[in-house]
Amino acid sequence: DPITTPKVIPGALTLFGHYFALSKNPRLFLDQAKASCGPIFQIQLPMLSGYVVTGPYVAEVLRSSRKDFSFKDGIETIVPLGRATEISYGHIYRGEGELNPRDKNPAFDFELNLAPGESKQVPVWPILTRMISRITCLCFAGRTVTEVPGFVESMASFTRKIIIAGTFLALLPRWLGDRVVRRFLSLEHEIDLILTHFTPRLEGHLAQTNAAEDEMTYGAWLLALPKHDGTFRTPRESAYQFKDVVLASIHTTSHFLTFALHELACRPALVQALRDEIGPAEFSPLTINTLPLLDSFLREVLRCDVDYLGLHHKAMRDVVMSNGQCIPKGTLVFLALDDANRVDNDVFDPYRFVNMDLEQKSATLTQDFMTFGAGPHACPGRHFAIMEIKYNIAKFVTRYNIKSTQPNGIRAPDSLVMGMTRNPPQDPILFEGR
Ligand code: HEM
Repeated sequence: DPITTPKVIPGALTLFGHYFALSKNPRLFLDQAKASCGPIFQIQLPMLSGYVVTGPYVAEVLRSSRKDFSFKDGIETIVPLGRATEISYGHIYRGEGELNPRDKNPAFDFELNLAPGESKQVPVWPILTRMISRITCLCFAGRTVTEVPGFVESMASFTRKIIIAGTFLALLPRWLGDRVVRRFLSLEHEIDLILTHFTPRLEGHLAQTNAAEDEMTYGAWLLALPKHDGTFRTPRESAYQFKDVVLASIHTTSHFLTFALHELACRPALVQALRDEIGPAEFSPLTINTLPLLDSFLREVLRCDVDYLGLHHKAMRDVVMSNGQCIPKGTLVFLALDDANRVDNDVFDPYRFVNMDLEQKSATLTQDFMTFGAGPHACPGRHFAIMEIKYNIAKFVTRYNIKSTQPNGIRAPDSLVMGMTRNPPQDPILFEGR
């Protein structure tokens, strides 16, 4: 039906579709598409096509039931991560498919130990991923497991590896993709590490044999949580679930922490204002959580530095949107997050939310803040992620002077993938010990 069917953006090239126009200037391209086709339209990309949903319709997809739109199936369609895990570990494992950061010094001394006046240029994302991985491992798997040699590093690279494996699966024919992943890109080593070291801790927890060093971890909590049929997970099943926490939390959190540092590196006055707000006293994740400028700055990072097209969902049945347009069953739905988060006067303003009357600004979900999703499946880890990011920002600004390495100290450019995904800049940042 020409009225209910969203239009295809004109100008698609054979094989490449809209790829070049989107990659050149994603925001302009999507604005023009919106102006000519309305708020929901069809896009064509190399080997991918789907429906782009913009503005308030992003919230509508995020708030909908999984029976209408599935995030899991969307991700699986674009980058088959579940299949990558299955190929890596399916032959070994057949199972069912308030957080307290314990470490007061998350890896700064391992990763960036600079004396006052000493400086170093650092490509930050890899370091931050290891720092965040360390916090995640400590909080969710406990100290003993975290201290297993190579554990933190393996969890830090888990998401990058699974995305590479998933990309090969998406691009290659199934018979070849499965072989390539099994032979060269398997995550067997990482999952083995989890099961080998976390399972005995949980067995000890159940038997209460190691009470002296026993910690309440995510795995221990899962042991006590009944499944939908009333039975309980074994220690091995509980340990296996840790890989999902690794996937959901380390990459996302370090991604936005990296963006935050790049936003700070080009704003020395803001760094000083944050130092003034934090003050000279010793701080903890809890004490810095309520600082208004830090909170406002982080919400602005989370609002602005999002994907142009992301959070890919799959339509599980024909869905009629509130404007009467229909998204057909089985299609891929790209959410225009940058568009949904856009406000009037859309420049990066770290002070934007300082006087805003929201309970906790960076974690409160509103119609123009879709970074953590919306509705029943909104991110349950966001309070934890926000505390982690704020604590690390506070550590960085109080321990180092932070400078952009770009000419004139400007903000380094984002690293854009296919015009859709906005990754943090790859350029290094200059840190100087204070
Ligand atoms: C800045 C960091 C983070 C961002 C931007 C983020 C973003 C998101 C988004 C957008 C969703 C919703 C997807 C949907 O609509 O289905 C989501 C779901 C989820 N997130 Fe996060 N997340 C972050 C950190 C974390 C952390 C630290 C954890 C765990 C410790 C976590 C655990 C989860 C889980 C388990 C879900 C699935 C919820 C469900 O399906 O009901 N996330 N996240």
